[in-house]
Amino acid sequence: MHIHNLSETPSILNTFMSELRDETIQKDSMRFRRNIERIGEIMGYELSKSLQYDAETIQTPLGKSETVLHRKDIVLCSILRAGVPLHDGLLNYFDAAENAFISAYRQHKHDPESFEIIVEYLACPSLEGKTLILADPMLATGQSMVATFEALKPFGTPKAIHLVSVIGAQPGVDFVSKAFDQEVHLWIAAIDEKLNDKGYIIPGLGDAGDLAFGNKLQH
Ligand SMILES: O=P(O)(O)OC[C@H]1O[C@H](OP(=O)(O)OP(=O)(O)O)[C@H](O)[C@@H]1O
Ligand SMILES: O=c1cc[nH]c(=O)[nH]1
Ligand SMILES: [Mg+2]
Repeated sequence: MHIHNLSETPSILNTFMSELRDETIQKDSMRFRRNIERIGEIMGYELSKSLQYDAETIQTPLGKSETVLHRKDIVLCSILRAGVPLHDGLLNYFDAAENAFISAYRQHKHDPESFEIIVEYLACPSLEGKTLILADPMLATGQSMVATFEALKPFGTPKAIHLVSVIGAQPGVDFVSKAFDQEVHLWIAAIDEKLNDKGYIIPGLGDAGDLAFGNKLQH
């Protein structure tokens, strides 16, 4: 897997990341969602450099302009809930993309430290020959990303796959690297050191879904 860790080059992304992580600023849920959306926009721009382009001629009022435009073959799939603002940011740039949504949540069994990933809702167009962008801001154990990809398999074989995440934990990135083929790209804004015993990224930012959309009751 090609890992593009955008924090390796200091940029304006650091500002958005620090606001997501800051325990005071992150309490403003509108700013939290907007910062994830802004990171989605940056990720969209960065990953656009590895898409396929075709030569096009644009007729201006005064002449012809030769350019290259990316193929409009993108399916943008996000994992609910926390994936929604990241999806919005990517869709701001890939505005002609087809869209897929999938639910994946952690169901805790008998104790808070063990859980399985439950995939229930899935709405997806054909993925055959498409460029699949699979987005989820948090890549903790990596189980949601892998379970989601398994659930998408009946929808066809994409010709290219880009995983987009905001913060990953090194063990989760390693898990995902093993599960996906070598040519798959992972675009990520930070890779943190570890997970705690509840599967949260350390230092991470806390619970992205709750920060974006509010607390939920366990079921
Ligand atoms: O890599 P993993 O260990 O699978 O964890 C990451 C998942 O956890 C979060 O979702 P969560 O289950 O909290 O659901 P939510 O978005 O509804 O809050 C996050 O958005 C990922 O989907
Ligand atoms: O740290 C984590 C891990 C999973 N999901 C989150 O929202 N945060
Ligand atoms: Mg989730």
